[in-house]
Amino acid sequence: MSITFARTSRPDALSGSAQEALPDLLVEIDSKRFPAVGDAPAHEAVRGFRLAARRGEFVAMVGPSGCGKTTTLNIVAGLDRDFSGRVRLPTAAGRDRPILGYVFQNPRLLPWRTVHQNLELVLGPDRDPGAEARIAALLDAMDLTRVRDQYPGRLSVGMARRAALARAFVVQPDLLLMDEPFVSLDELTAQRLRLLLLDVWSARPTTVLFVTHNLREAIQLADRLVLLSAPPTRVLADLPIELPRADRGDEAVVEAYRAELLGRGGPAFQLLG
Ligand SMILES: Nc1ncnc2c1ncn2[C@@H]1O[C@H](COP(=O)(O)OP(=O)(O)OP(=O)(O)O)[C@@H](O)[C@H]1O
Repeated sequence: MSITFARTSRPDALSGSAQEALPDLLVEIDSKRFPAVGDAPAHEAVRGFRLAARRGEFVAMVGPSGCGKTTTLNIVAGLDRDFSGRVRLPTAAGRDRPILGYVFQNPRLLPWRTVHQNLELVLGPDRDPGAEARIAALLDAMDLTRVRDQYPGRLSVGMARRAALARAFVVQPDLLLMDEPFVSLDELTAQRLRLLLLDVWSARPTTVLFVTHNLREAIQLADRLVLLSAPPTRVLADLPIELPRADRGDEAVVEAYRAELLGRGGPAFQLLG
């Protein structure tokens, strides 16, 4: 198996036409195989996957359970380098390496640190002069100021997820990876978190790869919808969400758009239905 991991850390360092021709995020996974372990045979989780996104674009990846969404995000994050293909990450001008944010299903806050300290920690020792103000603004936006000195064990599930969102944004990521961050929440809490996410993202548009099973959620949040196949996963359809953002708070409009998508037919949409 050939394994390559190539990324251009400074797209703006590329010259002339090469720079213009390349999208800001490029993911090409020729193949990702998991080796045999014990009685479990080796299997290919991803094959021929290609995704490109421009800077600041919000892309939702929707696919059936077990199709390889998390595997793909882990490859993009650099957590899994055992694949053949390449990943090129967006990087802000002036940075010598891309900064990534990763929001998991589980908030993964450090239990022995307060909410405020959890945010501070990801900034590391060389935090920029604006960091403290950014933490305060994010805690405020997420309605967490009054619990900033609480430990995660004292937070509600919704608060913990809001803290995880704030932590992802505090590093000002070039790319934000989100793996079903609002799954298994009650719909009211999930909806509140989606609106908070959109508020923070519109204030500083970051390229987002958002994995979800929920087509309504994808329609509400994303600029583009990428539908994935059953394993080995590949892109079945890649389409813009042509619904004005101002209308997406209206459940009936989102539902009508979802029904229209499902009505288009073809294997990608049957999979969703
Ligand atoms: N470490 C591993 N070793 C072997 N197989 C794995 C490993 N991790 C994932 N897989 C397999 O790879 C396939 C894709 O898994 P992955 O977790 O990426 O899917 P997913 O689309 O994120 O699933 P879900 O929607 O249920 O969270 C599955 O068949 C899974 O069993």
